[in-house]
Amino acid sequence: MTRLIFLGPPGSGKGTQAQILAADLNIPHISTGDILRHAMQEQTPLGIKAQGYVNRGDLVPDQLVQELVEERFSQPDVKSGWILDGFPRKVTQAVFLEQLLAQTHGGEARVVNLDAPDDVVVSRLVARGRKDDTEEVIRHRLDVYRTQTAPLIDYYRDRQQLVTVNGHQSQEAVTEQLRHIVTL
Ligand SMILES: Nc1ncnc2c1ncn2[C@@H]1O[C@H](COP(=O)(O)OP(=O)(O)OP(=O)(O)O)[C@@H](O)[C@H]1O
Ligand SMILES: Nc1ncnc2c1ncn2[C@@H]1O[C@H](COP(=O)(O)O)[C@@H](O)[C@H]1O
Repeated sequence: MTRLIFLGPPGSGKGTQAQILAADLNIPHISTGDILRHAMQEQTPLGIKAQGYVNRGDLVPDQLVQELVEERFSQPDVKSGWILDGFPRKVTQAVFLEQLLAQTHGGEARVVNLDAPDDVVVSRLVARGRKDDTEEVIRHRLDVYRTQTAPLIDYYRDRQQLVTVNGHQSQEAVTEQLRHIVTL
């Protein structure tokens, strides 16, 4: 069964690769960013609370994002496996996820650290053009990634769950490596 977490800086290709693999494997692609943007579009209570943080490139408070993850993991389709993209983004969230998976017999995940240099991700994101893809917000998201999310690399390496993949290759080359990893 595939249970995969994508780590990596904004623009490293997590969403692109997660979508391809999830379709291949017929398992859900769970993107906390997509769920938050949908909630913002619909102006749900969650979307209204999250929008200031998302638009500034700050992390949404743990409680909000953890509630949405807990709700998503209560749905039956996660029983056949899943790919998480954008969660966890802090050690506190990783601890929460471990407890959630233990409670739901969700099993241990493998973690792909998809890496790419800053100049590459900045130019990809400026071209992508999401509302939070202005150069100023991208630079802030990169700072947030370095200070709050990158510590998860050591966290998962220490737990022997981590594999690093070079995201600065063609999309096809990255997909091929990931397909190999999920068959291991
Ligand atoms: N290997 C690649 N080579 C070139 N461009 C890529 C590659 N992978 C993804 N892209 C493009 O880079 C942009 C960012 O990719 P994607 O949205 O998958 O990144 P992400 O890691 O999910 O970013 P974020 O965390 O900001 O949501 C997209 O426009 C995507 O089409
Ligand atoms: N796990 C998360 N914790 C806090 N904030 C999050 C989390 N996942 C997404 N966010 C917010 O949404 C935007 C966009 O996320 P992408 O994964 O880049 O789509 C992010 O900047 C946070 O504000």
